Amino acid sequence: MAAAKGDTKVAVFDCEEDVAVALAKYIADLSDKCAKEKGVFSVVLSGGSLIDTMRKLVEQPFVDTIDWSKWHVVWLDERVVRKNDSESNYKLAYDGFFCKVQIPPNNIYAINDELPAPEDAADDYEACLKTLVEKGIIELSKASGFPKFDLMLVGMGPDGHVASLFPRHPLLQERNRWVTYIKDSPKPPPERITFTFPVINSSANIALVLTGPELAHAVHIALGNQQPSSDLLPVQMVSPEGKLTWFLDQAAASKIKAT
Ligand SMILES: O=C(O)[C@H](O)[C@@H](O)[C@H](O)[C@H](O)COP(=O)(O)O
Repeated sequence: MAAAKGDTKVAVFDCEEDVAVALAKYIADLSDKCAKEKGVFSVVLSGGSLIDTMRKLVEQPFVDTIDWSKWHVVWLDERVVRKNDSESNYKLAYDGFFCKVQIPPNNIYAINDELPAPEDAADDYEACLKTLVEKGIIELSKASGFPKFDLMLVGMGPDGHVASLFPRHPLLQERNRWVTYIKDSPKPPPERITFTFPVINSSANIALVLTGPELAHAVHIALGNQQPSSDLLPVQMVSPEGKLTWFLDQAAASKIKAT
């Protein structure tokens, strides 16, 4: 099932395996387009189950046909831990993805894990993004003035959080920073850095990759013709300048199908 609304597409697949296949093709096509048109493909990764759902990219035909040299990778959010810590989103992506493809190590921008204070780590990562803008690797949105990434790959928690932006948290209202920090994340570990909504919503493309029955309730709230509430879930605040594609399996979509 695929439904379209404006620049939003909702694609529902029979199972998580089919989501993984479709996601690989979608990422490979965007990578080709950006590599040919601009010579750069800027990609933002989440942590969590997303990395596993990207697993088809490290298989044929993609692993040998994607021009990995054009990829530049940053994190939508990161836990403030050492890179070799089992909680690190960098480690998750390294073990499941980077160690199997040929992205130049210098094009992978991890947080500085020598900065133990989340506020310092957030400042440092924002400075890193500014350097990438100065080098012409990331463009700024003409509309918002915030960085405009080619592709953001976004997961969601059962509570509807995206990045490290949690329901009813004051960070949902941040309008100035590119990268901010949280010390009271309800999902452990508590200390994290995260992109803000102005950056998320300046993206050229966002893929919301949501699989599993535990996400069905939040998906239903976001897509199920509910009356808009003043207390929007973070996932409902995802509204990019460019294109938004929802990749759902039947389990995640089970409650919207009934409406
Ligand atoms: O803390 C994390 O794991 C990530 O930083 C976060 O951005 C992730 O995308 C969501 O929490 C969904 O995670 P799951 O896909 O594991 O539910």
